[in-house]
Amino acid sequence: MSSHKSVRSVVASDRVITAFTPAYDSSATPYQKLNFHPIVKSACSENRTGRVGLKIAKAVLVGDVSVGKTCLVNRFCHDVFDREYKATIGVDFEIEKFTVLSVPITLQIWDTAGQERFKCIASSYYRGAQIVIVAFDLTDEKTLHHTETWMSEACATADDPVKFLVGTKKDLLSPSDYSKMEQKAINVAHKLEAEFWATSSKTGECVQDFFFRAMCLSFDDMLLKELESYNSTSKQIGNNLIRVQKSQSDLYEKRNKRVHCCS
Ligand SMILES: Nc1nc2c(ncn2[C@@H]2O[C@H](COP(=O)(O)OP(=O)(O)OP(=O)(O)O)[C@@H](O)[C@H]2O)c(=O)[nH]1
Repeated sequence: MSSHKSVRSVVASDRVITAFTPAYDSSATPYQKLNFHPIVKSACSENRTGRVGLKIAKAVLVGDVSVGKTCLVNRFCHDVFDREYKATIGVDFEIEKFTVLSVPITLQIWDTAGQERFKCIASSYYRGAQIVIVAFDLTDEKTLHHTETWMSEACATADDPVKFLVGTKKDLLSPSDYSKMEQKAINVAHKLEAEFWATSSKTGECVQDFFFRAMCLSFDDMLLKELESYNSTSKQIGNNLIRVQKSQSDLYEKRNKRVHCCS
C-alpha cells in the first residue's frame, strides 16, 4: 500500500466554501437543491453545528484500471498532472481541509486501485463512505459499461452516500465525440441515480468544481442528519423529563390522599 499524505493544518483560502456549488448539468443529477438547506445555513450562522466541525467526510474513488483516478486526485490536491501511468497498489489516500459556511470539515479521499488483483484490499475501504465517485474514461466506452458494477459494490457498505459518475480525459475528445459520449454517460448516470461530471486532469477543467460540489452536498447531508439526531435526542430527553415529573406528581398526590385519610 503506497500513501502520500498531505495534511494541512490551516485551511487554504481556495478551500473556503461560502456558496453552494452547482451541478455540472442540472438535467444530469438527482440532487436538485440549489443551496444549502435553510436549517443548515441558520445552524452555521448561529454556531450550532454540534460535532460536524470535528467530522471527516469520507470519499471513495473507484473505476477501471487507468481511467485517471489518481490523476484526478493529484490535480485537485496538488495541482499537478503526470502523463506517465503508475498503477495504484491497493489503495492510496489524501486529506484536504475545508471550511464550509465557516465550519471546518475534513475531506478524506480514498483512491483505490482499478486492477482486479487489488479489489479485495480496495473494497475493504468502501465502508462508511459518504461520497462515492465512480470514474470512467470518456475515450473508452467499455469503462462506462463497468460503472454499474463499481457503483453497486462501493455503495454496498457506504453510508447512504452522495453518488457521482465522473468522466475523465475530456481534453482528448473533439467536441462532437464528447457530446456523443456525454449523452451515453448521462443515461448511465440516471440509471445509477448519480450526478454526472466530465473533467480533465490534464487541463484541470471542472476538477475543483467537482470536489467542491461533492463537499457541499455531503456537508449539507451530514449537518442535517446531525441536527435531526440532536433534535430527536432532545425530544426524547424532554419526554423522559415529562414522564418523571408526572410520576413524581402522582406520588405526591397519592401521599397527600393517604395523609388526608389518616387524619
Ligand atoms: N490526456 C489525459 N490523460 C489523462 C487524464 N487523466 C489521466 N490520464 C492519463 O491516464 C493514465 C492513467 O491515469 P491514472 O490516474 O494513473 O489512472 P488510475 O485510474 O489511477 O489507474 P489505476 O491506479 O491502475 O486504477 C496516465 O497515463 C495519465 O497520464 C486526463 O485528464 N487527460
